[in-house]
Amino acid sequence: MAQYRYAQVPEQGEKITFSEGRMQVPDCPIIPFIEGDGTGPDIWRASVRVFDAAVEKAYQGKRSIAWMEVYAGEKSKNLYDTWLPDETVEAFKEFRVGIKGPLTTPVGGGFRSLNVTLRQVMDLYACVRPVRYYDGVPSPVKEPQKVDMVIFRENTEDVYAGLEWQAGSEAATKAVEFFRNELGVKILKDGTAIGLKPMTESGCKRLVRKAIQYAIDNNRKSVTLVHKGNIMKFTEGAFRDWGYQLAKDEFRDQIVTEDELWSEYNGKVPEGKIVIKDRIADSMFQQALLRPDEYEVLATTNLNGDYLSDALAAQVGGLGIAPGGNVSDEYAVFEATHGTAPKYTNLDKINPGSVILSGVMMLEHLGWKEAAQLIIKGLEKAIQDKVVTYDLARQIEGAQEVKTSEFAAAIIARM
Ligand SMILES: NC(=O)C1=CN([C@@H]2O[C@H](COP(=O)(O)OP(=O)(O)OC[C@H]3O[C@@H](n4cnc5c(N)ncnc54)[C@H](OP(=O)(O)O)[C@@H]3O)[C@@H](O)[C@H]2O)C=CC1
Ligand SMILES: O=C(O)CCC(=O)C(=O)O
Ligand SMILES: [Mg+2]
Repeated sequence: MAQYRYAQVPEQGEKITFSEGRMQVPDCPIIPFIEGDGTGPDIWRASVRVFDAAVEKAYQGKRSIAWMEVYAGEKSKNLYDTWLPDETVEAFKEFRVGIKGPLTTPVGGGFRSLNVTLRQVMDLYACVRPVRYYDGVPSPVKEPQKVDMVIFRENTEDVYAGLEWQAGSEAATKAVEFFRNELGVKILKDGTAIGLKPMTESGCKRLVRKAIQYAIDNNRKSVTLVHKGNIMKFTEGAFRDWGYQLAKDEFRDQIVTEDELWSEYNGKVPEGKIVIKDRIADSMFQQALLRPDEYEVLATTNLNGDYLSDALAAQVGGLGIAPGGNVSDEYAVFEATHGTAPKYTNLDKINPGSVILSGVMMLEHLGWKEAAQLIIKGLEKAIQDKVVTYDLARQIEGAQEVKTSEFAAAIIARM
């Protein structure tokens, strides 16, 4: 076991191991967690109670989770004088499955996103964000029950690579000169800020592979490649082309492309085949609003997936119930779609639903389906009883608005 400076490995509990491509989960796995900044502590306190109660109820003491706090963000800065210590990454790798609260990223300067950095250094290449409707949740659209999509967002490349140079800096000035002199790009003005959008064939293909495999494993009917390839031809356009190529090369018997559907099958999907289609990103946003039931799995580039995640979450009730997971073939760190919602810090007010549902995804990942089901049951019932946090209460007539901690208690009481 690695040596940790501030993180404490629980005495009870064992490591999740990995052999022959399969995860072996002990009855008391050690699971590292980051509490998060802003509303993170309020949310974590509520969420962990729900997870423990569900596991206890489902397995009557035969299974439990040994939680191990690891640090990032403000708490880590105070302890280690660094925002993301190596030992936090080490712990997520050593114990393989973890969960985290949101972390603050300054705008326009300061340190790089810790959330993005964690995904990159652990090579958690797929950000998986399921978006579905829970009965009784208020929604701005007429038929929110038609929304049932899973976003697979490429998580390590694109403009999130953090390759940017400030306008007027020596590096940006050199880059401008290079583009002008070596590549004949005449339109760049003096003082242009420069950002790079790196995307690779292997990076795009592994994301699309995961999305298609998910569709096959979960009986989903289509995978849509979302891109802005008409404008960014060799990055976003290549994402689309590599996606189709991978689908045909590796899943030929299981898929049909939308073009083939019309040219060979008169628009009728052959039995058991998954349709691979693509949509330009701006069009995808309107399709998601107007024809959501025609889309099931979305494979997206990094920035498009970030935008789509919040927009789709809004259609089914908002960021309070928008879960996610960052996954690779070996590791997984679950986290909500939302951020630190700083104005609600320490008010015990925010909706913990997204982290709770991210925990549901984690339990499912561990194979602990019974505990996951109990949490969903408790959450659905609390919402149907109109016992909800402020975000949902302000849209439900006759709702009983409860605090973060009380919402957790309401879920537990209804499991
Ligand atoms: N993975 C991560 O850790 C992420 C971190 N961030 C970081 O978080 C910080 C704040 O970002 P910001 O743009 O304000 O986005 P946030 O997602 O933190 O919050 C925006 C708004 O969304 C609503 N909201 C968010 N979370 C919840 C919740 N749990 N329950 C109910 N409503 C919620 C609130 O709306 P209302 O005002 O209507 O109540 C809130 O004001 C930034 O530093 C950003 O970089 C952002 C996204 C992801
Ligand atoms: O890292 C951040 O601060 C924001 C990231 C984000 O919005 C996301 O991953 O959805
Ligand atoms: Mg986001």
